Amino acid sequence: MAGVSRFRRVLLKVSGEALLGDQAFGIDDKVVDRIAGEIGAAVAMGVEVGLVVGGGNIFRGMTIAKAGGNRVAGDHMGMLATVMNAVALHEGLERRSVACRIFSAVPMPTICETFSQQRAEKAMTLGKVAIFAGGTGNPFFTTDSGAALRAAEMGCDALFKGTQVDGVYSADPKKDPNATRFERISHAEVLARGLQVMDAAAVALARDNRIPVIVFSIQTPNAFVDILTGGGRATIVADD
Ligand SMILES: Nc1ncnc2c1ncn2[C@@H]1O[C@H](COP(=O)(O)OP(=O)(O)O)[C@@H](O)[C@H]1O
Ligand SMILES: O=c1ccn([C@@H]2O[C@H](COP(=O)(O)OP(=O)(O)O)[C@@H](O)[C@H]2O)c(=O)[nH]1
Repeated sequence: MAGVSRFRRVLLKVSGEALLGDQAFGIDDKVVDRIAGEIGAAVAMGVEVGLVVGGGNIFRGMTIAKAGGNRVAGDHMGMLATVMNAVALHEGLERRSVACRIFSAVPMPTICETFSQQRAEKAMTLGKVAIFAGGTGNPFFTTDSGAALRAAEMGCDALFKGTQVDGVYSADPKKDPNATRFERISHAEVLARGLQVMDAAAVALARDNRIPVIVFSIQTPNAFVDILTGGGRATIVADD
């Protein structure tokens, strides 16, 4: 029997890296299928789901910038990478008969719809998963900022950041074995301590719009649904 969600409408951010699976590059269809299944389970509980996917499994603008190249061109390539991932997730959801639409911040009408808040609102209200591709559509931003922006525009109850770690730590847990994990922390404290789990622009946008950010491991099967129903392991970033 399906559980009961504590949330009505959420924005799920899936890192591009998560789609790698065991591969060094690209998209692992097994991971796409698992994530599509978990989103389908959330939809079956009556949750309206918006989805933002990163592009780090394919391309990041900083890779070009660090090598002395043009950051704007690199970011354009990164945004295109997010569209590729969005198309893969759309396919994964369709295969599982989960109704969905792609709305891209970067117009590419032969592939998907261009983002419009009104059309995305209509789709989500009808219970369709709105897949937001292309981040914010601007260079010098990340898909975390895109996720915070869409969460605010779509009036989401929470932003779920599905990443490689199971929460926010006092330092990067991949680098510092002594890092301690927070169960709960405020947006202001994440910013004041300079915690890098999400970029500052995204945290500030979520704070200003009073959107809780739930940081969890997208690698853990069913974590998304477990957290929706009151269990699971995550750090809640919220002001009291
Ligand atoms: N204080 C911190 N708490 C948790 N993770 C952190 C922290 N500082 C840095 N990180 C790192 O940030 C990563 C998530 O950020 P990012 O690279 O933007 O991920 P994503 O690709 O999921 O958007 C984690 O995998 C973790 O290694
Ligand atoms: O609004 C945006 C969102 C993304 N990007 C580019 O797209 C890449 C992939 O996004 P991100 O790094 O956020 O992906 P993730 O780390 O979540 O896989 C970024 O590195 C940027 O180059 C961008 O320019 N503007």
